[in-house]
Amino acid sequence: MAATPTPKPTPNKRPPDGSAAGTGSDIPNPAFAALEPFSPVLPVGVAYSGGADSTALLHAAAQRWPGQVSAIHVHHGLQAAADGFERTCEDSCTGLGVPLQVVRVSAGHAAGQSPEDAARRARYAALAQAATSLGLQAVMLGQHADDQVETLLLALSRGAGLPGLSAMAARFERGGVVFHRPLLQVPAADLRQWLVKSGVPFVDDPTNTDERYTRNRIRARLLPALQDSFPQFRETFARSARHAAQAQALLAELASEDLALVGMPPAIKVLQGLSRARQANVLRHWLFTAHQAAPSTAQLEQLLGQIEACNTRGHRIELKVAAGQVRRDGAALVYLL
Ligand SMILES: Nc1ncnc2c1ncn2[C@@H]1O[C@H](COP(=O)(O)OP(=O)(O)OP(=O)(O)O)[C@@H](O)[C@H]1O
Repeated sequence: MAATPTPKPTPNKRPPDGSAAGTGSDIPNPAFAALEPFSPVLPVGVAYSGGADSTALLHAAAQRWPGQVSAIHVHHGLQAAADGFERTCEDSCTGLGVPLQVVRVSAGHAAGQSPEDAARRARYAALAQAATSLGLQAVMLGQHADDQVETLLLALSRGAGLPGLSAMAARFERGGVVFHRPLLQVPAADLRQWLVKSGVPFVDDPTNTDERYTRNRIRARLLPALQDSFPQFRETFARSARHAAQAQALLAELASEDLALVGMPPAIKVLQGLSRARQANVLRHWLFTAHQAAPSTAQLEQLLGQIEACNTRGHRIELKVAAGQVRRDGAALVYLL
């Protein structure tokens, strides 16, 4: 990964209400209103793809905190269009008087991992690294209310549990950097309408309309149908996601307490004293925190069955979970790769 800093232009004078400077437009930028109650550690970074949402976010941030915002663009090299994205980012940043850091990554994907997932992971790692090298403690991302609904529907389509149904967090930490998603309550159409009416340029990623991707099918087909039947779906779905996140936080607390009780590695006799639901919760927590292993629903069910049946000294437990195996070792369970 190599960082290519562009020259630092001087900040522009900008109107106070979120409208776009120099465009003759007086429409307020909805991203600016979303930033009003928000106070990240300054100076702050904006993860800037050149797409509609992060463009609206960058304009709003540059106006809200003049001279205190840096843009970071990750050049993926995944698409032929990547050079074009970079050029658009450079032009916009020069116009806005915002320094731009371009980071190049080439994300290969491991067997069983989707290229999009590999690219996303590489992107967050690159953003965190670039932010640290720029002395930024916080970076803002442009995901909006429609992205949140899509994420929730994707999770439902996979049969996800509470962590998936929690959808995207408004704040999380990675690589020592705090990431914020201040636009999670702003509808996509409001951002796009402001950009178009204000004549602010942005890049339309051609892969965003490719309906071979589930997310794009959700966007193109399900969201319009939801809009027809449940016009409040953005708010109500987001509320459900927040309920799920809250419930998940409680389960995580309970899992930590139960893990302290059953011990590491978990003692089978103590596990058997817990309800089946608590066993499942603490085992998932143990496997993930200690071994980064996520059991499938079927694997966990089998493991619970074997624990229940483990009543004699010679009873064996041996079950494949993720890339390794859960086994009985005397009075406890162990995970072996
Ligand atoms: N190449 C990139 N460089 C920097 N940040 C990025 C990049 N791609 C995505 N991001 C950040 O992650 C957020 C979500 O990514 P996503 O892929 O949904 O957006 P996008 O459609 O590429 O761009 P946008 O959200 O700006 O329209 C973006 O809003 C942006 O903040």
